[in-house]
Amino acid sequence: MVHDDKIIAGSAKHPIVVLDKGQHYKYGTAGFRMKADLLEGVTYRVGLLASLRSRKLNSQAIGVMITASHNPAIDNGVKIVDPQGDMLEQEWERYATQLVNAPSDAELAKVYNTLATDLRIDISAPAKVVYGRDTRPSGHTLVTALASALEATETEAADFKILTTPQLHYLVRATNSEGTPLAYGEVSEAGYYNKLSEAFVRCMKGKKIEGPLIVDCANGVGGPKLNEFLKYIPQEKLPFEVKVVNDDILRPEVLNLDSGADFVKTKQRAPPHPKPQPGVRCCSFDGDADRLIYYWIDPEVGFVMLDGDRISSLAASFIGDLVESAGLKEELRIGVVQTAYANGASTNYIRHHLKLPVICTPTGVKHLHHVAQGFDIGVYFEANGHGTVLFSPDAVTAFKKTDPQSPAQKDALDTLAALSDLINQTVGDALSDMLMVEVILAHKAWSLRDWSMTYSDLPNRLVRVEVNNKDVFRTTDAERRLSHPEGCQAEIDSEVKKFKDARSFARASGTENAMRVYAEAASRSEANELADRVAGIVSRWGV
Ligand SMILES: CC(=O)N[C@H]1[C@@H](OP(=O)(O)O)O[C@H](CO)[C@@H](O)[C@@H]1O
Ligand SMILES: [Mg+2]
Repeated sequence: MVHDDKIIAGSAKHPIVVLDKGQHYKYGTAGFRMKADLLEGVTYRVGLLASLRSRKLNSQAIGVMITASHNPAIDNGVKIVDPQGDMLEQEWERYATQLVNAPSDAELAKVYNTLATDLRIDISAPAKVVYGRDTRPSGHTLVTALASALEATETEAADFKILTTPQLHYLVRATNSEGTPLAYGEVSEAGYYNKLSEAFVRCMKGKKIEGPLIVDCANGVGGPKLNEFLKYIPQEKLPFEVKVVNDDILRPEVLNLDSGADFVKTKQRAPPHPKPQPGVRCCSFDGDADRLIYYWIDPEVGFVMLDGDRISSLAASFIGDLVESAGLKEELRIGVVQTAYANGASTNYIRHHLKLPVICTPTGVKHLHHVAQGFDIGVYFEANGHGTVLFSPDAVTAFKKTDPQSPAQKDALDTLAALSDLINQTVGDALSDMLMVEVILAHKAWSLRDWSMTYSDLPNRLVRVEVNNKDVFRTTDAERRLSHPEGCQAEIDSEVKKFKDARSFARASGTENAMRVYAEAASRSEANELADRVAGIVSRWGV
C-alpha cells in the first residue's frame, strides 16, 4: 500500500520495545505513559495513528502532546488531541492500542492498512498534525520519532516545540477554526498569550487584587510560560503582584519534586520550598500546567487547601450570579459536573445553596468534558484541580447580542463575554483557571479565607490498595458502586451505615495497577476508620 515501505523503514529506526509475555501497551486515561525509554517506538506509532485520524476527519489537524504531567522526570507520555482540542474519541483508543502493540515492523504496516480499510480512510488524502512537548529531556527523542512517522505518511507537521498541555489543545482548535466565524484565536503561542491577557484585563475592569500571589510551577513547563504570559500585560494594567517560584527547568531531577498541584493535593500540605509564608495567597500548577490548586497557611489553623471542588463551586457561584444580572437566567442552563471524588459538602453546596444541577461522571476528564457540553454553561472540575468552564455557542451569542437595559446588565454581559475568552474551552488549563480565580476573588473582594468559608469540607481519606487482581472489580452508577464481585458492595454498604454523614466507594485505578478507596464522614477519625475498613474489604475480595 501507499506508505508501507516508508512506515517499515521508519519503524526500524524507532523500534518498539516488545514487552514481557502477557503484558501490552494500553492507551489509557492519559494516553500512553511510562518510563521514557519505552516510548520511542510507541510515539512513532502514535504518529501513524494521528495521521490516520486526520485523514478520517477530512484532513482537520490532530494534536499530539508529549508529556507525563506530574510524574517524575524519567517518565514521559504521549497522547492525541482531537480537532476541537478535546481528548481523542474513546473508540480510537482501541485503535491506538492495536497499532502500538503490533509485534513487528511488517505487522505494523499491516495493522495500519487494516485500520485504514476498516475505517474507510483515504490514505492519499492530505493530513495534518500539530505537536508539542513539555520540558522533559526525553521529549526531544520522542519528537524525532513522531516527526519520522509524519514524514513516512506524508503528513503535514507543525512543531510548536515546548508548550504546556493546554497550549497545545488551544493550538489544535485555533488551527481548525482559523478563518471561520468560530475562529478560536491566532495560531501561535503568542496568540494564546494575546487572547488570555486581553480577556484578563477586560474581566478585571481596572480592579486590583490585594496582596501577592505565589505561583509554584513544579519546575515544569508552566514556569517559563507563566513568565512569558506576564510580559503581555502592560505593567500599569497588571492587576496583581505575581511571584513565580519552582520554575527551574534546567535541572530535570527537580521536576515535580516536592512541589506542584499533585504534591499539594495528595500530601495535603504546601511545598516545603520556598518556605511558606503565613497568610500569603498561593497556588500550584502541575508539571504540564493543566491542574491548579490554591492554598494558604492560616496563622491560626495552619494549611488550608482550595482544590478543584472549591474552584468549581467558586466559578459556578460567580457565573450563576452574572447570568442572573445579565437577565439570562431563564434562557441559559448552567450545570456542574463532578466525579465521585468530589467532596460531599461541595455537591451539597452547589445543589442546595447555589441551586444548580450537579451530574456525577466516571473519573477522567473526557467524561466530565462530554457531559459539561450538554449545558449552555457547563462547569467541570476533578477534585485534583483539573477542569474548566464550557460556554456553548448559544451562550456566547447571548452575551454579545443581548441589548442591555441598565448599566448593571451591560456590566454583567461584558464580564461574561470576557470570561468566555479567558477560560480555555478545550481542556483544564492552570494558567487560564488561575486568572479566572483571581478575577472572581477581585470582583467579590474576597481573600482565600473568605472563599474557604463558603462551606466546610467533610473530612475524607483516599487510599491506594494493591490487590492481586483488580479486574474482578467492576463499577456502576458513575463508579460510586461496585457491581462485581457480587456481594462486595453489600459489605461496603453495611460499613458505611455505621458512620455519620458517610460515603465510601472503591474502584480500580485507570492509571495505576491498584484499587482506590475513598471515604468521607462527619469527623476525621470516622473517615479514616471507614477508609481502613473498606480497604480491608477490597483486599479480601481482590485476592
Ligand atoms: C483519584 C484521582 O485523583 N484519580 C486521577 C487518576 O485516575 P485513576 O483512574 O484514579 O488512576 O489520574 C487521572 C489522569 O490524570 C485523573 O483524571 C484522575 O482524577
Ligand atoms: Mg497534568
